[in-house]
Amino acid sequence: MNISKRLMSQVPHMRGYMLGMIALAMLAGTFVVAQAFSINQIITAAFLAHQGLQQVALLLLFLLLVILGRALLSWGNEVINNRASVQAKTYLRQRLLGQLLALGPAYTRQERSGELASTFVEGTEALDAYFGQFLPQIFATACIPAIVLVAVFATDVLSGVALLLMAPVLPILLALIGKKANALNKQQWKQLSVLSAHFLDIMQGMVTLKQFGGSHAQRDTVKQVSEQFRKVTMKVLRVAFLSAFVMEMGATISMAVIAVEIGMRLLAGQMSFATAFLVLLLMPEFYQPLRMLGTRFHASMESTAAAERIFAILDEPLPASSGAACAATPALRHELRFEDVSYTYGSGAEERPVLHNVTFTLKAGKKVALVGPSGSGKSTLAALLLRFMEPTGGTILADDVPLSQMTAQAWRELVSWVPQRPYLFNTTLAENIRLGRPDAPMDEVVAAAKRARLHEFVQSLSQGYQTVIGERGLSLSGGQIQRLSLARAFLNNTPLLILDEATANLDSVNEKEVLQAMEDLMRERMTLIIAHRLHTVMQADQLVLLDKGRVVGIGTHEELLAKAGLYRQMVLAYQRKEVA
Ligand SMILES: Nc1ncnc2c1ncn2[C@@H]1O[C@H](COP(=O)(O)OP(=O)(O)OP(=O)(O)O)[C@@H](O)[C@H]1O
Repeated sequence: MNISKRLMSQVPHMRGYMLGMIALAMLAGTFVVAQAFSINQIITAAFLAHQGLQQVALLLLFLLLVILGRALLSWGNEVINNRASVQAKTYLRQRLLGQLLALGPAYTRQERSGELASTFVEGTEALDAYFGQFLPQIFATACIPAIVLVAVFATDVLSGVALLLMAPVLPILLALIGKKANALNKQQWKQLSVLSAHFLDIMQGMVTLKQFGGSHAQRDTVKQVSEQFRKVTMKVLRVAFLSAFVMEMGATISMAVIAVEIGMRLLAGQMSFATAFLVLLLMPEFYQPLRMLGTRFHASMESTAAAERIFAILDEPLPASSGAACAATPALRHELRFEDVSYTYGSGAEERPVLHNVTFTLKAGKKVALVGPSGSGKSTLAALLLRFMEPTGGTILADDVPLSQMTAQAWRELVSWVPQRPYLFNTTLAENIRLGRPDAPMDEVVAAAKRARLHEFVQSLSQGYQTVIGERGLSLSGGQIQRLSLARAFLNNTPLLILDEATANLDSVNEKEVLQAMEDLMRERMTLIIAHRLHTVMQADQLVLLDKGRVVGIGTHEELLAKAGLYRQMVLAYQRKEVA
């Protein structure tokens, strides 16, 4: 569907706003004609009929009322246009956020966050020009010239015919320039997104850039991207100025042609002054909305380019996990089974199989650790378990029910995930712990923090649990972040726990505390440990050894040491690294 049609048809209540815009445009047309008629009457009465102020007083009062009416209409227009615009922006922003959340990390990881952020913030903001300016102008252009034309026909048929013949000139010129402008605006929008994405990359990778002295190269890249953006912006402006020039010329020439025709007939005595004057008064009002449409059309081009990107995201198919076929109520009391689970990233030429027929079982109260060399597919398996994506082959079953039969959201209520790098939000410590259970009472938050060995630290802060974490607030150490993440898991209290190498990069004091808290958390739960290092997994009940996406061994640490060469090599390499 065409972008403009989608914008108009998909935003709720837009029909009401559009009807309002049409009603105001019709009223505006009527007022324009009334104003021209009263000015004409006043001028002919005062200058041709030599009437005094008293005789034209009523006409002057009428003119004043019409001018007041036009001012009121313009205020009404502003109100409706702004409301329509705010409604559209809010609605599309909410839908975009909902869609991105539904698509999940599997989608957002493939996209550049800066580009998504600029679509979300600037892209939706750019719709202002469409809903607040272009859309009402379309209605004004459809209604006002039509009403003026009727008035001109009623006054003088010949001038009406001339106006009618000249009328299509401006829309045709606009359509001709519009195509070029559209392509350029798309380019401009793309460049702006690339610029935002680069900037965010630099902000996020600041430490790495400084460390490796790469900031100069990045500065040059941003300079290049900015230069490309400048060039395309200049092109857009050139087309917009050219368009304004052509439209002005078109309008002026059209008006001049009709004015000459009127002048000739006036000289030849075929037309009265009053009629000629009225037509001349009405003519600019006929062209004004058309000229305005040209200007607003260019302003709205950025909106349609941004809308195209917004709709492309909204059209992304959602993972099957949100479908209506997912009616089963998730439960996990006995076991979680991976049956021949396979996963392939990408499709077609980009296809990348990373998991092949993975089969193993996780029993209640047991700890299973996934081990394997880097890139063997451990994190992919965890992502499947978290339902960020669905297996391309095989099934994951919870108590014999395939996960695909339950919604991802309902399933995730049974899972706590302690990731490698937990994300903290720019809010209070309490809110950060409450992430999984926003309604949890404070005493449960405190109990969870105590079990995660975080409470003492929180108490040492002057504002305790109300301390704001984030940009200008408190910053936490790696160990404290890990413990906060464990506190979230304690509070969630789910039957399944996924630990993604929670002790990476910690000093020994912090690591000991984190390990103790983790031990507590794992007790009486089903735990899947994604082990990128080895000493955290030796106590696991069972180890699943992955190599290039295949299970190549299952057993305890001792059993795998005895029978799996790959595992032995990994342990030796790990021990050598620890000693060094
Ligand atoms: N979004 C993606 N698109 C394409 N390939 C991917 C994607 N994510 C991971 N891969 C590839 O899948 C394979 C398995 O990656 P995965 O992150 O699951 O391994 P891992 O065992 O967790 O590794 P590590 O221990 O180093 O974190 C790797 O070859 C990786 O390059």
